[in-house]
Amino acid sequence: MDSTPSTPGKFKMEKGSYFHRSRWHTSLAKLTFWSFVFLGIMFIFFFRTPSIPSPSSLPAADPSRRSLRTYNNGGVAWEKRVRSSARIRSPNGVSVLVTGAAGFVGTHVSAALKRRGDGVLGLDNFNNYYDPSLKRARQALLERTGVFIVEGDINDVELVKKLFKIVTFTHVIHLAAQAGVRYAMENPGSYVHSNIAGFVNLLEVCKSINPQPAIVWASSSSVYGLNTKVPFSERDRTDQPASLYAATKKAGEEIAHTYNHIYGLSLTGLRFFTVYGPWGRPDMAYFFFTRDILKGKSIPIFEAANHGTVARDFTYIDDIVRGCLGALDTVEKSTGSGGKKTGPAQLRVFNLGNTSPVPVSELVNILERLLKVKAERNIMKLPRNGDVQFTHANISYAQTEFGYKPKTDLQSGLKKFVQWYINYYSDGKKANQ
Ligand SMILES: O=C(O)[C@H]1O[C@H](OP(=O)(O)OP(=O)(O)OC[C@H]2O[C@@H](n3ccc(=O)[nH]c3=O)[C@H](O)[C@@H]2O)[C@H](O)[C@@H](O)[C@@H]1O
Repeated sequence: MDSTPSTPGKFKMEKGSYFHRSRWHTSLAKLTFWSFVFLGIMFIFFFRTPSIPSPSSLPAADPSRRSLRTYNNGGVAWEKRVRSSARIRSPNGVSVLVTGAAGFVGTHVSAALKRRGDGVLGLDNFNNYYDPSLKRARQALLERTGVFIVEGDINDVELVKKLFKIVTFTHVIHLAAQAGVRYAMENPGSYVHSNIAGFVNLLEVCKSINPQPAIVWASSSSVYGLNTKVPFSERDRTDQPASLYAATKKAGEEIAHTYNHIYGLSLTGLRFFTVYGPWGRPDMAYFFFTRDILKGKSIPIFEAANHGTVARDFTYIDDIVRGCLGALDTVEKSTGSGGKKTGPAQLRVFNLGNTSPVPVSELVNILERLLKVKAERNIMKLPRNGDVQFTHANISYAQTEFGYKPKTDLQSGLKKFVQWYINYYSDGKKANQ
């Protein structure tokens, strides 16, 4: 297993000094020392012995605190765990591999699939782009529902092949990606590694599997780039990305076209519009604004030239999950066999937004009301590092195809986020990002 995160992280762990060093001069101290050594060996032995805990047998305590059992990728117990997680439990269920399952959207989608009886197996490299303890807490949450996340990278072709050997996945929901618009200037390589190379590697495996799975994957509203026609429709131009992140997502859409054309893979891309909510990503504005407002730190609020409004079509996570499931439920089968196309296959791209853009300044107003704290606003010129001035989704295509209809306005969605945030971080966890 490749245990090295594919994304050189920006998250720095704070090192706490939990142990106080002392010298021992008495035999009592020696006895205590050797007792600890013995207990330590027993502890290691216990955690290296694989077994399959049933979700109901796990304590209902705070999931992030429970030590998670890790498995080497391989071995009888690991394979059993993989199979059990991917087992379909409802008559019309499907079997889904979810990449990026410890991510924000991945966690919610995996839980929703599992709830309705689908077989779900997660795959995630747990990189440290943002606080990995949040990813571990999401993993623990999924474990309680019976979803196992294999720890590995989509670039590890042998591992992905192995998963397909163990389970006949009917579908893949591919959400593993290097996210974030502005970070692309700091670490461009990580975007190429995950969003381009990783996607190609995954498709390479999918195209040669028999039967081929259908794939639903995360594109981004950022592909509209400098497009000024609003609301953004899937037919609008997407050839002017404003960030490398957007360019890699656009490249993903073109790569999807190629694999659909040559190999008959059924591919559905979802252009997510600034998704927010509980268990969200700490690198996103609504998340770190909340943290910094509570800390009394000033927050940078971008505005365009001539005091122009910067706005986003913020979309609540539950609406996005419904969109993902709708897309999944309307996919057609891939048509390839033995790596060869036998007929034309489905190729789709949908906007999943809220159709109601809100200025960033209004986002801050809402947070102030919910947190009952005045924000210290630092109004800044929109930096030239990839941000676009506004986004606004036309969702009529998704509405027609699978009845997509967002239900959550920003005020109600942020209320749920703030409740989660306060609850999650009141527990002694540090909101460092
Ligand atoms: O929908 C999308 O396509 C994208 O949405 C977000 O990207 P973004 O909309 O830029 O989300 P944030 O980084 O949370 O920014 C939200 C708004 O706050 C503004 N902002 C951000 C940061 C900051 O310090 N100040 C500030 O005013 C941004 O300009 C933007 O208008 C995600 O980070 C991307 O991964 C995703 O693909």
